[in-house]
Amino acid sequence: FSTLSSPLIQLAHKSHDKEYEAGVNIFGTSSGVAGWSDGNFTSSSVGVGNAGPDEYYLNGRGHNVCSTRDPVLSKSECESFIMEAQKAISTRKAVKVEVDPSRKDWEVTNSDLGEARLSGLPPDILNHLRGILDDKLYPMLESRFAVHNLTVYDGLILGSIAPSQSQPVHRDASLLTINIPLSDSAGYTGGGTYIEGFHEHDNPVVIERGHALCHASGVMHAGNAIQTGERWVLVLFCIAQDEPQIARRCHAGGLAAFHDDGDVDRAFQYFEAGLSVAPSDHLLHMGASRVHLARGEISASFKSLNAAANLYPLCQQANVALGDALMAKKRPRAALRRFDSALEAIGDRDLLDGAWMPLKALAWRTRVSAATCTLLCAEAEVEKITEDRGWSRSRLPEAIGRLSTALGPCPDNGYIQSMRARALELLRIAE
Ligand SMILES: O=C(O)CCC(=O)C(=O)O
Ligand SMILES: [Fe+2]
Repeated sequence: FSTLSSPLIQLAHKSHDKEYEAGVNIFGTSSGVAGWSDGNFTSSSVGVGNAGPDEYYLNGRGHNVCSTRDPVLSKSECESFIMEAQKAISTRKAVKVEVDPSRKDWEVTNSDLGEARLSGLPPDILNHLRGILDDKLYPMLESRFAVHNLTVYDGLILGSIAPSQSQPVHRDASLLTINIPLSDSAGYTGGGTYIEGFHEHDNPVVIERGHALCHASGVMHAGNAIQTGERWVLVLFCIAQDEPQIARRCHAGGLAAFHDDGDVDRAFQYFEAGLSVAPSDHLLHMGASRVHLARGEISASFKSLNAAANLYPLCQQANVALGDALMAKKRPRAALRRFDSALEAIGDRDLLDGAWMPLKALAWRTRVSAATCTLLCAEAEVEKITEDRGWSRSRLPEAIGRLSTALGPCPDNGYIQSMRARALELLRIAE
């Protein structure tokens, strides 16, 4: 490691050791008990290579997202966790304690009932949870991911009341995550957990009360909004003694330096340190691209975005950002290639019933941006009196189609309508 990055890596090791020790004190540690087999789970994959920088540690299984066929918590256990969380939240509100600062990047909405950190719950509840971890949950993770010496470093009980907003797509600050809905699914509509990469349905995974969903914390995911009712969920963040998660910690350090301290250079050191151990982590490349952009290093920023786009094809944000940057540099043809490839990867999945809202939003604006590029190129072609207008003839119909699709959810949008009218006119001229 470079001399620049090694102190940050040492820092990450220290945080890991501290967290592991604290976790073991409260939540115990896994002891290699058996008891689970494949038949106890249904599982799906986000695709090898899409489960974050610690996937390599999970023995070729990190890409799997598993849910139990039977409950791991009884109805009354679920109810008592909700009650304890409500008590903790109301006490905290009474004494005006700040919301957990490590979660400040979450969009906390007015509709949120709040969240209770497990480590703050009364000892008898923690003891009960520790028993459940020993009997069921640690063995479950060991059996699914073939890892050992696990502990919960902390967890949350989250409550939301309709109408709530979806969380941003994120990774958790841990190695493995267990997610257990505490509310009966009949008590809300919407909800569930969106898992990026479940292309076959793209809808959030909704499991029954008391069942457990477990996944590598590096899988990109988000709690989904509810439209009616109330939803409580228990989330357990687990780490392993001998996996310090340097890349994940460096990424968090970089974001904190960038956003909280405005210290661009320190942020870059963190991202570089992370990349020195996880060169193919798309989020670290995204982080580096933001630093480059902030420093005005445009071509370095392009390079990082390009790396991110290639390394993580499940999300088209990097591709779209590249397109935007190329448009800003007045290179509409190059930008169009980016938007084309993003739209090809999205493949109209955003138009399916119940599609994830952020995907709909990204696809919508990508279609409009792509059409804008096509129009710019076609206008340029029209101005050149002598030139053949083959490009316009071949590309304008697609742009018109994209604008028509974009008009779907907002048929009265005058801006899109006028673009579409101009595209039709340019096509007539080209023919
Ligand atoms: O609400 C859910 O199902 C997911 C919650 C989650 O991902 C989190 O709180 O980190
Ligand atoms: Fe999460």
